Amino acid sequence: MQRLSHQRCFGGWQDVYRHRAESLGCDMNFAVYLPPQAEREACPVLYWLSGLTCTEQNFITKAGAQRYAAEHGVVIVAPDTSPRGEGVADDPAYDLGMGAGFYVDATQAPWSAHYRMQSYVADELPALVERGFAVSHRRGIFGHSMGGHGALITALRHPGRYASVSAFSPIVAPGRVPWGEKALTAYLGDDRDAWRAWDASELVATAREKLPILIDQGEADEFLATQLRPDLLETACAAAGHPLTVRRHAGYDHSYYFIASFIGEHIAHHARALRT
Ligand SMILES: N[C@@H](CCC(=O)N[C@@H](CS)C(=O)NCC(=O)O)C(=O)O
Repeated sequence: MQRLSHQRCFGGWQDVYRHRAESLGCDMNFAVYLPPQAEREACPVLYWLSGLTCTEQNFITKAGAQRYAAEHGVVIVAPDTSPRGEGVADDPAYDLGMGAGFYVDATQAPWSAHYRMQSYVADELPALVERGFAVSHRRGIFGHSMGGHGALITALRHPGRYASVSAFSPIVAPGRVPWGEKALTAYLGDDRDAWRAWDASELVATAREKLPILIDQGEADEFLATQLRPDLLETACAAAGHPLTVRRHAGYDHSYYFIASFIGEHIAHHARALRT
């Protein structure tokens, strides 16, 4: 593991590391914010999953999360959104291939050679972080848009692994919206039954653990009616008796300006679960 950058921030450190990711078969960057408390105690870790076109940089430069992570004593780890590099399959569109891993383990060629983002974010990265840093084994997960979908499915697929989950403007039903249909067809194939294990609106029906879900959604989000459809998760959660809070905010769009406006409340939500 090689440290690429190391910067003082709110009394802690904003670092970026590069390492060989075995599950992806390529080198990967991830960001880690270490709050001041991490120098004297094993802090819990909150995993942030970013959206389409992002790298590990978008969240750490735009969300303003470090101030709240320092206040609550939580580490935040933010990985890149897909495998990258020479020999990794790609597509010219922004919503497939590099920058668009959708946090699934692909089964279809050419994607299956490297696109195993679910194994990376749920297994390899937490194991690496918990070996490499003096952190606790308490974990939370959150994300934005494609990364909101990633956070929801990762928590739902791994009961007991996360103490808290939340999302900003998530894709909640990838099997029923254009971004998701395109990605799941490419990565998992045409059989829609195989998609259900990667769709939060399907997973809540059989979830063994009813981890409460917090979602914030801007009402002026350009992708709300076509790609995000929080109503589909509300219907599924109501049918399953799964606890869900969706807060809709007038005037906010899909951007990091929206995330920055509510990131403090999300970190407080996670800290309540992680530090008890
Ligand atoms: N059409 C847009 C779609 C991509 C997009 O809106 N990405 C969101 C996540 S779904 C994002 O976080 N972009 C990076 C940023 O705002 O820093 C684009 O290509 O820029």
